[in-house]
Amino acid sequence: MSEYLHDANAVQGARPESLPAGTPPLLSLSGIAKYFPGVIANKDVSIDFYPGEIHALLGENGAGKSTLMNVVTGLYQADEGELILDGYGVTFDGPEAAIRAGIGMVHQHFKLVSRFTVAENLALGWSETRRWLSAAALAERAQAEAKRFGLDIRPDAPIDSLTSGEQQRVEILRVLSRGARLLILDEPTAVLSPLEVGELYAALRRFRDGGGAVILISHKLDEIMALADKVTVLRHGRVAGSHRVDKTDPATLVTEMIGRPVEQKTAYPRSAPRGRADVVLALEDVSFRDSAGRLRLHPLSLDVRAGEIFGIAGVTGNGQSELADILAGLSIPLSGKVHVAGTAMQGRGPGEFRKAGIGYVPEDRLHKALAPALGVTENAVMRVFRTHPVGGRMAYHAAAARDFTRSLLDQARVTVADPSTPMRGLSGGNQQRLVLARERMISHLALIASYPSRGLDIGAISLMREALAEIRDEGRAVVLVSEDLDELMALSDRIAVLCAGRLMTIVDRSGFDRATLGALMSGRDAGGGA
Ligand SMILES: Nc1ncnc2c1ncn2[C@@H]1O[C@H](COP(=O)(O)OP(=O)(O)OP(=O)(O)O)[C@@H](O)[C@H]1O
Repeated sequence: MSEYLHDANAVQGARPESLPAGTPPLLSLSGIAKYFPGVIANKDVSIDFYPGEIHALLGENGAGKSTLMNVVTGLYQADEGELILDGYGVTFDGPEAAIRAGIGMVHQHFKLVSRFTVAENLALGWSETRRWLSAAALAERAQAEAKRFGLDIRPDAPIDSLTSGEQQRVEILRVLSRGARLLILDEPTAVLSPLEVGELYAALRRFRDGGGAVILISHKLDEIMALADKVTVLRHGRVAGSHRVDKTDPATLVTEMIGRPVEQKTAYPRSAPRGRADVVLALEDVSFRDSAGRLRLHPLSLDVRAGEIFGIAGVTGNGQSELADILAGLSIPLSGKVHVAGTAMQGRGPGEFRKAGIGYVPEDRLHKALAPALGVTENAVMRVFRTHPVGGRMAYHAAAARDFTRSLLDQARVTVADPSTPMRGLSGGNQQRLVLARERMISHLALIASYPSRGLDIGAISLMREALAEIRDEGRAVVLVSEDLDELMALSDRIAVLCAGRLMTIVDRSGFDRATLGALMSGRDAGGGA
């Protein structure tokens, strides 16, 4: 165990070196506790957040990071402890009170109105916006705010025409222009292209250097090491350690977070030679248009074979999710044919795809794979409730459903005190773990997994990757959609690259090359041409 663990209390409460002596914390949490029925989400949490500092929060799925931020942003009231802002004890009776006090949060799911323009969305946050302001005046004000914070935006563009990175910039700008001094970001780089990641880092550093405080929730150790000044690790709801980033290292943080080191594999060799390679999924000239009439997929053909991991690479929002929805029967193509194990699937819905043995972990798990208001049990059995032993013969067997749920929770390594708890009471990462375990169970032919690492802690990512390799070794297929080239190259047998809804190429493992794949993802060929 590292010396830094013993050092934790010494760093806790220490001032960052760049601040003038005597600078008080902007926000101090003192002995915060938050309980849910049967769950200690936070206990004895004391952390100081200073101006001019990026402070990362790290912890396993369910460690209590989101709950703590919900307390800080006034969504929950702490059951014990105190929030001290600028030296004074405060209570926030709701998120508006926290915003008025200068605390703003950028969520993973942006809270923007998709049909409104950027300027209109920004204006929604300005309390003094007058009703009669013209579009031109709103755009002018938006541009002025963008300039003030050094964030590049297009005031007249509707939100739904923007990339995830552009939407995030609008969200950050909205929070900053409402006067935030403490900016909280929840896994902000999960949906960004490498270029956008660089721009976000620059914006956050600028905000910090101007005296702002940032809390960064992230599972990515590289990101924390590159961007943060301090890091606090939460474990089972409590502070396990707090460090200056330049005085710690990733291995120490992982051990502190999980209680043991986690091996980061860069390759997943087959346990046995590849057997028969029947085509399990085939697309023939498939295209797709969204509800707003935009062509999201240009006609493309591909096949996925048994015993392979077929990677799909691309910057988020280039047609991958649409393609995955089609492969799982959730969306109907505009043109072309879909075959599952040689059977044409025209006119068949997701239930038929499931019966054929296709499991699906969609990008938006909470809304496409789960019923958030229903219990954990209902969600666990959702895909098997008509099959023995849970269902069948027009009956639902509650005891069998409970047993099934228990075994699924064990496999997913999720602890739930009461399985009748609504699904939305599970942490984001634990929801993801449950969907993965459930879909794996029904994937007799193939599992389609969209961004399966998103939201998972480092230990869960390693288990998830092992699980995908096992599915492949058992002779089933995996379609792995990811923007992480390291993940794709470590696991895939072939990689297809999508850019602007076009299939750029399909490369075999022997031809994997980071630079070439990266160039194709951004619409250039290997030689740099457009
Ligand atoms: N509304 C709620 N009702 C019941 N339990 C809850 C609720 N919100 C959170 N919890 C529980 O509190 C614990 C902490 O969850 P939290 O979402 O804060 O974890 P997290 O660290 O943000 O995890 P992740 O990395 O998966 O997002 C978990 O056991 C979770 O199930």
